[in-house]
Amino acid sequence: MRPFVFINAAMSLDGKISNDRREQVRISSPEDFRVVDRLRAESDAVMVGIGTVLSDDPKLTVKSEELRRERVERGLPENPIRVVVDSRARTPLNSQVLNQAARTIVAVAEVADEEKVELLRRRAEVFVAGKERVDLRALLEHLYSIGVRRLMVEGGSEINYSLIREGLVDEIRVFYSGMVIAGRRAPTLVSGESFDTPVEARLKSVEPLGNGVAVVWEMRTANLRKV
Ligand SMILES: NC(=O)C1=CN([C@@H]2O[C@H](COP(=O)(O)OP(=O)(O)OC[C@H]3O[C@@H](n4cnc5c(N)ncnc54)[C@H](O)[C@@H]3O)[C@@H](O)[C@H]2O)C=CC1
Ligand SMILES: Nc1nc(O)c(N)c(N[C@@H]2O[C@H](COP(=O)(O)O)[C@@H](O)[C@H]2O)n1
Repeated sequence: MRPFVFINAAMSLDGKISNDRREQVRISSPEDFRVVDRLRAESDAVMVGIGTVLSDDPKLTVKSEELRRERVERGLPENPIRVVVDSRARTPLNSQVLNQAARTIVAVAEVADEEKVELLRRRAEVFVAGKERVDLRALLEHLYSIGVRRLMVEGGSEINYSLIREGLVDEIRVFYSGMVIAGRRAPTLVSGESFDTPVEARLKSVEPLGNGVAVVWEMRTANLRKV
């Protein structure tokens, strides 16, 4: 079994989630950031790819004190578990995801350097799955086995691609922001190679929000929850 998996992302009106230097761009409106914070608070775990850690050095914590308090009142830790998909154990040891604010799992593949893995083990839990690349199905099964029922994926474009390709995404929530980023090499929501047949999604909701619009899509693979 695996958790309910949803991707959340903010995209410019020209379809970019970052610029061509892959820098962290503030695309969400303040209104959207508040929704994103609530979505984190309602999730058991938040997952990103190593590309996002290297570009953004995110904290992946709940920002609102009130939401953190509500989690504690429900018997949960203040922050959801942080999960980094990092085949070669490239997570820098001074990354903010390795701080003490939340439980962190770094998922690596068998190719990862053993010494670096040992250093990561001193700061986080390490889960090994897959030879060259992290086996995402195995990772999701592991997360389910430790109690994760709702997993929020916060990018980036490569991890989004792999999850969709494997049919492991139930919903995608995108905030389309009133801005143009441009850039031939700027990442879009999903990278990788084009699918032979496009993966279809069903429109679930549309909501104007600040300077943009939030859209929730239900993926056609949503009924394939068992792995
Ligand atoms: N606007 C938004 O909502 C968001 C934007 N971003 C942006 O996205 C960019 C980072 O995205 P990417 O470079 O695509 O990196 P990514 O965060 O998707 O990480 C990809 C890396 O994960 C590793 N990996 C391990 N196993 C894998 C597997 N099975 N499938 C795929 N990858 C696997 C690989 O090393 C791969 O290079 C940054 O510019 C960041 O700012 C990231 C998150 C949200
Ligand atoms: N929802 C959303 N809107 C944006 O404009 C963004 N740039 C992102 N980026 C994601 O949020 C992470 C940062 O988290 P912290 O504030 O450090 O907790 C970043 O790494 C992306 O995953 N998201």
